[in-house]
Amino acid sequence: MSFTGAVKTFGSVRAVDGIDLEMAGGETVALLGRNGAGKSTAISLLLGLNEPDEGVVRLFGAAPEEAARAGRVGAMLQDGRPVPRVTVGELVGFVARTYPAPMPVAEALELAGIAELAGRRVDRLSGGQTQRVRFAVALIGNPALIVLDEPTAALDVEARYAFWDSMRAYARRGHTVLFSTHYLEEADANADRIVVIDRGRIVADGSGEQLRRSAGGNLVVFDLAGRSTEGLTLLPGVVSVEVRGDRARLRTEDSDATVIALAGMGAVRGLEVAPASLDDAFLALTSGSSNVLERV
Ligand SMILES: Nc1ncnc2c1ncn2[C@@H]1O[C@H](COP(=O)(O)OP(=O)(O)OP(=O)(O)O)[C@@H](O)[C@H]1O
Repeated sequence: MSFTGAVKTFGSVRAVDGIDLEMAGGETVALLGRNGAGKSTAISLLLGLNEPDEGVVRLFGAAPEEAARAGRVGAMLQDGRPVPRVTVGELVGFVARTYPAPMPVAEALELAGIAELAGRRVDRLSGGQTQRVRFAVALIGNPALIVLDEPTAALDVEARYAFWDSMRAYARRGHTVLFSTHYLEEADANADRIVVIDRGRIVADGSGEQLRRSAGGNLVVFDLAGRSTEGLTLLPGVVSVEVRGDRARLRTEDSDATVIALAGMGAVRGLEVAPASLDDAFLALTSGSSNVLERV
């Protein structure tokens, strides 16, 4: 699938602001971004639910609607209310009949981890069970690509782990998976590749390890003790400076040189050196270090 110069605006908001992205078959890709970054809009373009204002989006070399009609893509979107009164088995079976080459219902339920719920009514399930039913619906058509928009939103920790186990089992069959998330840990743990989107643009694309590296190797933290932050960005190795409370956090590509320079200034109170985390990478890549990240 590919996005080439894709733009989608809503009034004055450029929800997707010039995205170029290619995904290869068999990859598991996380689309990572904060609230309002443009993830759902990018997904809606990929599924043909929205048309780009500019640029081109292709799925399996065709227009997205065509690929969707041919049953090559399955999706689990954020909304969608369960149909009342039917059972899980009936619902998944019904959806199966709309696809040219579906997998057996029992297999989809097994993969989604809800085999024992086949006879239960879909409107009487817990939030976590409902999410898994939606996952079964997304994969019943045996699509080459599955697109999951924040699939673990509103799930508790245990349900999250169980969900990702199911997703990875599906990916191991050679299918391509694209999922969106706010959660760094989820992206790192479950995707081969993380595409970070911010204000409708791709600001990073790589493995978790590559993102960590792009954030600068290390973090040097020390007590400001009333000292001004002026000039800290000019210290050797320093890539960025962030202040949290009375602590300055310097991302640096050469922590030895940074520490020596700080020592020369007498700024050594509470000094710590640590590897930059994925959180640091994400903060560095997206627009504001003042934003609080949601954590798993
Ligand atoms: N139908 C719409 N009409 C108007 N503005 C929209 C519409 N859909 C999205 N937007 C705006 O486009 C921007 C991107 O929204 P989008 O839903 O794609 O972000 P997101 O990354 O999926 O966010 P979240 O993590 O909160 O779901 C936001 O500023 C949003 O308010």
